[in-house]
Order: sequence, then structure tokens, then C-alpha cells
Amino acid sequence: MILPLRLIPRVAAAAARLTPAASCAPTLLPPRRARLLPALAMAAAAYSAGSGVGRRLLFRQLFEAESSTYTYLLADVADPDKPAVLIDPVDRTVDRDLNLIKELGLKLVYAMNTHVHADHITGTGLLKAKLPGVKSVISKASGAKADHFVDHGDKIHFGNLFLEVRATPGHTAGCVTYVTGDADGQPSPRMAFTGDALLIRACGRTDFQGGSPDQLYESVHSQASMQNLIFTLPKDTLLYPAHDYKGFTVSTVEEEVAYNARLTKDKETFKGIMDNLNLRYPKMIDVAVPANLVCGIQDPPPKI
Ligand SMILES: N[C@@H](CCC(=O)N[C@@H](CSS)C(=O)NCC(=O)O)C(=O)O
Repeated sequence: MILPLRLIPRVAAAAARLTPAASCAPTLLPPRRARLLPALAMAAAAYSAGSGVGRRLLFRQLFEAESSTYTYLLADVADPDKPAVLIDPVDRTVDRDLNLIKELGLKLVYAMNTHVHADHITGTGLLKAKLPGVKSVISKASGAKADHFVDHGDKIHFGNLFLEVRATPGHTAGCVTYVTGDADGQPSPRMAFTGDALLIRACGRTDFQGGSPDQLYESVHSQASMQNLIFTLPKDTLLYPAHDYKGFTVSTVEEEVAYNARLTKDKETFKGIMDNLNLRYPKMIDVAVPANLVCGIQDPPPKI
């Protein structure tokens, strides 16, 4: 499709509204809009090739199939050092992630976790062992060991980009959500890495590790210390969970406020749902939790 030049800015703006920013992942779109998307996205890509933020943020969503875990790579590629962070790395996929980081010429600065995971071992310890200089990050409330502890309201900077920390307890007592910054030059729309607090059309279970349905409901619905948590973020905010068991990759605040099967209910109904999920205990919980409380490995192997 060849577009008249004067139409391209308008088409690009329409595509920017339809397309998950910086993501190659499809979201759930009404059929007519979905049919329009490829052409609009192509036009937008051509038009916005020189745009600042689009070129600053490199973003990859990576998947580990055994635990259905998403790891997220974000980097500021406009900074000469290309500093990068990994959110929720998994031990089994550390080599894949390191190869990608190497191929893309990035400098990994932080290996961050949204919480102490129960279903897989974090890749943080291995990353630190294989790439000295990488710092581990987790919330103070998690009770885990790390190089850098974060609290609600803190910021994690990498180059000229930053992530804000939101305390979103309820799946575990120490869960946090990392949200891209709200300032000029930061990605737009914003992106929230929700860990297991919010899953697409669902949410994390609340039956161990200090979990609480009451707290989880508040974490998703409220504002804390003048900061929007999840549902109170701008409605076009892209939501990236730590897991998906149904093949979804990304959602938005607008979609989850409308369609989340658990969190759209009133609090009492929500608590009833959560108390009756009847999920099996994660297979790896007895190994994963103790390991994740110390970065994922008890004794880091010597530098490779
Ligand atoms: N089958 C998996 C565990 C699946 C599970 O319990 N997932 C957790 C997040 S990881 S602790 C969860 O909160 N699920 C919510 C849901 O509705 O599925 C295994 O055996 O490891």
C-alpha cells in the first residue's frame, strides 16, 4: 500500500494508538482494528524511524516454556553504553539471554525480580556470576538477599530511562510492579511489569508466601502515596505479566479494567474466587523459594 505523504503522519498517529509501543507482541484487538494494524504499523515504522523515544528504548519479551515465565529486556540504546536491565530472568534461559545481550551490544546493569518466585529459580545469581558487575535488585519487603533493595516510590535508572517501583503485595508480601517513567523522553504509552500481581485476565494466586486476596485487590485497584498502582495507571498503559498460561503476551489497563475475570469483581466476590482456585502447589516451590531468597544460587560458580 502506497500512502500519500500528507496522510502518513495521521496514519502513524492512528497506528501508535493501536500498536503496543516498542513491542512486537500482538494484543487483543477488535477484529476490524486488528485487520488495519499491519498496514498502519508499517506506515508508522517508516514515518517514525527518527523519533526519539522509539529509538531510545530497546524492548524484548522473552519466554521460558517450562514455567511459562516472561523475562523482559529493556535497554537505553541511545546511551553510548547501551545499559540494560532484565526483569524476572530464569536460570534455565540465562545463556539465551546473555547471548542476546551480547549480540545486541548491551551492557547489563541490573537483574531485577518482581518477587521471590515459587515456580522457577531466578537467573539472577547466574547472571551475576557470568557477568561480574551486574547488580541484583528486589524489594526490601521480599526478605531476599540482593545488591540493591527497592521500596515503593524508588526509581531504577538505566541510561536516560528509568523504572518506578510500585509496591503491589498480595500474591506475595514483597511483590512489586516496575513501571516505565512518567517524564519527557520516557516510553509512551507507559509499560508496567506486573510480576504475578496481575496476569492477563487473571492474577497471581494468594495461598502462600504471605499472599492475601484482600491486599492483592487493593494493590491493583488503589493509589498509594499519590502513585497509581495498576488499574489507576493511564488506560493505554501496556501490562506485561511474569506468566501467561493461555498464550497471551500483553494487555492494557483499559482491557483488564473491562475484562479481567477476577479483578473486575467487587472485593468480596474476588476473595471468594481466590479462596476457591484449587490450584496445585507449584512443583518447584520447595526448591525455588529457598534458592530465590539468595539470588537463585547458593554458591556462585567461579567466573566462566
Ligand atoms: N503449574 C505451575 C504453577 C502454576 C501457578 O500456580 N502459577 C502461579 C504463578 S507462579 S507461583 C499463579 O499465581 N497462578 C495463578 C493462576 O490463576 O494460574 C507449577 O507447577 O509450577
